[in-house]
Amino acid sequence: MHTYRLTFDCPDSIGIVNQVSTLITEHKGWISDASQHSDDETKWFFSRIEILADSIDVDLEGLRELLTPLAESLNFNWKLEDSTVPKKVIMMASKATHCLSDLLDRWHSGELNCEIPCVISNHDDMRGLVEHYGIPYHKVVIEKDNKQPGFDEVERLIKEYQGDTIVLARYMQILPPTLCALYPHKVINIHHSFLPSFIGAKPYHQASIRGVKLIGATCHYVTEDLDQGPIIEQDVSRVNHRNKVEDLVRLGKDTEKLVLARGLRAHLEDRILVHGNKTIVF
Ligand SMILES: Nc1nc2c(c(=O)[nH]1)N[C@@H](CN(C=O)c1ccc(C(=O)N[C@@H](CCC(=O)O)C(=O)O)cc1)CN2
Repeated sequence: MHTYRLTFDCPDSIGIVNQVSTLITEHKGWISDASQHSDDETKWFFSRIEILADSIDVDLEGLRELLTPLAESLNFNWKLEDSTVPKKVIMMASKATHCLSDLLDRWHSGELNCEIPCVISNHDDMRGLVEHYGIPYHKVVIEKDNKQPGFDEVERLIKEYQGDTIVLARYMQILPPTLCALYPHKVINIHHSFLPSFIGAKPYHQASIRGVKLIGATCHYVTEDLDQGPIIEQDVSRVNHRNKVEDLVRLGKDTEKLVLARGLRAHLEDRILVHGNKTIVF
């Protein structure tokens, strides 16, 4: 279904929904889906509205012009997207194949509505897998003692392919602050623990030492603060004393794949609003 997706957040007050829906209705817009949340602690309001594109008497840019005065008067942080314009998702991975191969399969089957202009990795291990799908593969080595040239090349590639979303599918390098700043709330990572537990490298080893009874995975937006970005999606799976760390790694893969796919889908469908270091996922 072809819709225009309006997402916004603003200081809460009475009549916001009425003013927005009245404007849409005055232009014959049919609201096919509407979600909102009023946060009584922060006195902040969040909304996502889908409008049937064929119903309203203006195009996307016309609707943007109509909404601008209201958005300014109500201090909106807002986006207006066309559901038929796929996001350009640059995938990044290192050596672990499960998350990337799962996303490629979901994309190839049409489950994920996006374009994948290229895959970037710091290793060659997944070239065959990626090129099987006809997707360009770029190996960009990140030198341990001189990382910036590698990340400069990563940035160049993202711009060359006009990527608007970057997915770290078990990409095991910490992105520099400059790259994080260029793509706020557009870089999505899968961390293989139930954050905030076990931040950093080798979380399953940390979990095994701790003797946990649950392992988990967390999909979050990437910030310069390692594994501290706004959480999008999480899930857990049960483990026990018989499980060695290799078992945690094996059992955790299914949770990682599911959590990353759910988180990316929410992003692709413009269902995520970020406020501070938290998300509202409609
Ligand atoms: N700026 C950010 N970059 C990355 C984040 C993030 O939240 N902010 N998440 C990580 C993913 N990650 C765990 O999920 C993670 C990856 C890598 C490391 C790490 O210590 N890497 C070493 C190099 C390891 C190697 O060479 O194999 C390093 O970068 O020095 C910790 C956690 C992705 N990036």
